[in-house]
Amino acid sequence: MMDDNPHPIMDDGNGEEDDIGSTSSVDHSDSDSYDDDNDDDRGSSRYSDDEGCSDSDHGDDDDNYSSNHRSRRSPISNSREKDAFFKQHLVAVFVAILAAIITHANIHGGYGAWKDALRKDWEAFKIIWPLGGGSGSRAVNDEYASPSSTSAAAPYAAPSMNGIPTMKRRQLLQRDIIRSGDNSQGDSASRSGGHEHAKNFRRTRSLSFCPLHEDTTTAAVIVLDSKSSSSTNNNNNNLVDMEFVLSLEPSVRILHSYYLADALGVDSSMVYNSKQRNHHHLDLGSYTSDKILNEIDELNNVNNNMGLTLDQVQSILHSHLLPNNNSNNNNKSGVVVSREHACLLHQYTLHKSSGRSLRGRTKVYARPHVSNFYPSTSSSQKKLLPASLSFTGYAAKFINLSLKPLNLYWDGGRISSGPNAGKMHTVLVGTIPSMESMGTSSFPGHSFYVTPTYDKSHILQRWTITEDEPILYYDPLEDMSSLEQDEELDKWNEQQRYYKDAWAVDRSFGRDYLVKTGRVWLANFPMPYLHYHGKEADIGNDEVVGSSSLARLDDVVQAAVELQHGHKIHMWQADYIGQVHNIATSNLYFTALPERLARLTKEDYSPDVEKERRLEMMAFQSTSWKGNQSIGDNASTTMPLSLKVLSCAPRVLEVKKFLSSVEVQHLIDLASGIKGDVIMDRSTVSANSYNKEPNKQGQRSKSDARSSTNGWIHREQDVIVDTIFRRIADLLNIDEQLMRDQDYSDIEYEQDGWSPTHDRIVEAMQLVRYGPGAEYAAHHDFTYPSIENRYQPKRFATVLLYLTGEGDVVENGLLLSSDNNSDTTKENNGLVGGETNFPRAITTDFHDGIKVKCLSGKAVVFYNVLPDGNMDDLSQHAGGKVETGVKYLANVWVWDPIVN
Ligand SMILES: O=C(O)CCC(=O)C(=O)O
Ligand SMILES: [Fe+2]
Repeated sequence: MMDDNPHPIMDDGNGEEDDIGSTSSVDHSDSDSYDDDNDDDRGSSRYSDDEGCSDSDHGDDDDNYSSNHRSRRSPISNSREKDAFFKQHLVAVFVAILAAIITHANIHGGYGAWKDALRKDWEAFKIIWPLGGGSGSRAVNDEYASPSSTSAAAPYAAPSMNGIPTMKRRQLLQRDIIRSGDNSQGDSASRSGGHEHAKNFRRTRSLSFCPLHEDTTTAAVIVLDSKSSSSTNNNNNNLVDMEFVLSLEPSVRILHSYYLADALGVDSSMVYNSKQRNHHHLDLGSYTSDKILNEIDELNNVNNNMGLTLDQVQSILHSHLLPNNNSNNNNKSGVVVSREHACLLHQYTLHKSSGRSLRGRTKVYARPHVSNFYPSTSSSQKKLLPASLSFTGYAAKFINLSLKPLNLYWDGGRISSGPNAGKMHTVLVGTIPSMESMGTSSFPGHSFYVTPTYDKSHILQRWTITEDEPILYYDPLEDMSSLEQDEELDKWNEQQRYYKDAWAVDRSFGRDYLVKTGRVWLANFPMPYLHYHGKEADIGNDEVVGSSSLARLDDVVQAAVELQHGHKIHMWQADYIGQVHNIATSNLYFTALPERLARLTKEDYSPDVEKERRLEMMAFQSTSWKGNQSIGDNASTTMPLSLKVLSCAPRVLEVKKFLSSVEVQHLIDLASGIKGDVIMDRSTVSANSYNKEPNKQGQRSKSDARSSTNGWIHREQDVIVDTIFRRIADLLNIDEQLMRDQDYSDIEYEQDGWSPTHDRIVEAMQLVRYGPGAEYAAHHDFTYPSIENRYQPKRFATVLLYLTGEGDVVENGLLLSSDNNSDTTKENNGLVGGETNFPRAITTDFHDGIKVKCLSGKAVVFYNVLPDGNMDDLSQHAGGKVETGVKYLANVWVWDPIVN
């Protein structure tokens, strides 16, 4: 996922062995989607890419990789004026919503009124807030400006990163919305906006601190969190109980802040550090973390440190969080206090004098044994074992516990031959902000180091990482005596110490997680289990699911209600290889090009226009699935799609015939510049992907990790692209409305407290073109969210759309013909190679994971995260080298959580 690399690291032409992607064949069951040849131990990594990337410039450590990190210091969030303006209008918006809802008992009746109010506000807001940029239809598209157009922004924001900076901007924006909502506490009307919304997301949702089997009905004082973790069990997703043990300090302090932040709908550091952050338009007053803990301490002292009763703790929490003195507002629903929060503090009072540890429970994903992946054999006596993998890569995560930003470098060793022989091959992975993290893919034996940003010759610490320690901390205090440490920490402000403690708690949890699951904890603790707004699919039987694109308001309201109640995220089951899920989509194939292929504007998404447009569009869609159904208001016409499990760990599913040949051709035309204004740039390389395994001589390959070009296509490009996004929503069982900006037609959500600029959860589609010899080294698509962000957003799923492959005739980048809808494997006229490898996929048979063959029109879905919210390290994947022809592929990244 990253980025602009003006000096691609090129192979030095010595024919070094490149071990990446040397996965051999797979032939599961009857699938013809796997590669059948076994012969691709590539002997050379030299690129013969037709992009002319021969301007090798290595031996320099200035390769301009940029961070995949989300800085919490982006200038975007800095403008006070914007905040103020924004806030002012937001209040107006919320008032309008509430007024509308109150005035009209019937929600539908009120819709028009607050919709208009919202729209007006949005117009005003748009001018000030520089997201939209220009006017008219461009405004929408510019929000997803191409990487190059954003590259002048903040050091951590910009260039490209597969669209992440854009997402980041939006998250920052959203955070400010929440703050604005919170700020308006005196105004009960406005509180129903961002505040309610924020309240519903709980980072702490997955945690339990209360004793087991306790009768929870006795908790009279506290408004119970109806969605406590114990009720969120999900057998389908193999979540099992896990106990973790944390040192009382600083864990209680940190977790208390997280609970408080969740209850109030703000970032945890704001609660923790509110005294020093009065400039934020949020008066937390008595909510501060310290105040509550101090009061508990005082009462405990009076009690000779015997501990408080749970009732006493609850009463203190109650007095702080549900103040009666707040004007004449006796409404206790303002803040929902979790009983688990009270139990956490209760443990604190009980254990403080004894120094005992804090005990909590959560649920973690239990990966089924490989024998489950083969249902036909699992019942037999044969004992199945996972094949040992030849690929040894994994995700590494670097955490900067210093007060300064750091440059993180990969040290590739000395270049052994070629024009740059003897030079050091170092690559800047990115800059890690203070108290934040950054990831990359790595291999055992790889060497990394960090320097100050202003002096790259001053190496502060160097690591040779091992699989046992893929999480690396740069902690300048580590080697100090405790006296020195205290002295140093005295110079830190409260917030800085807070982050340090937060990482310590995360680290401690990670140890328990590793012991319990055998997996490295890559997320930030606590991370809620995946939960969501989507309509739950009835999976397991072959019931047809999928959402209508012409969802009526009732449906939207229902979806919003589900979200409010913490609806579980939908993840397709992958119980065994070859498992099939059948779904239906109303987003039929285009079998001809519509006349109108103009960019869509926000007006196109207003319910009336949208319906009209959709009806008009259907003339160009396939008739093959229409049957006898009429195209009318309900637009119930659907066509089937079939998802087939290729891998259970990681979860990979494929859908053949996902795109029609007209759609495929259209995307390729866009990518090849024949149509539209999609600009294909030299692909940028992910911070977490450039690494290659050391070759047999222990040298590192100097290949660029990603020798392709790519461009970005926004959903609003035209009706075909829009339809493809809708079909993807159906494929993932996600409401398509979440895949567009929530600022225009989707204000239906507002009545359930969503903010007007609630953002889309999908990035622009990334079109990638690989010429002969091009490839993309093994990497992960997920990112590491800021420790501060209580939403912990991540790339949840990746959808790959294969545009060329098998039977295509490709010439000059133009698809001349494709056999998209044929099930049979035809002679491959165009593309050879380019398979997507999942080198760590667990099977009983294959040492090299699995390969997914390129097949024009096919879609592949894989999940970057596990049901317990951790990143799935096994989701590592690579775009295999193209032998002949051209590989066109589109990436679509879908995020979780949705709420921001
Ligand atoms: O090219 C492929 O097969 C995979 C591409 C990919 O993983 C990416 O662009 O992130
Ligand atoms: Fe990827």
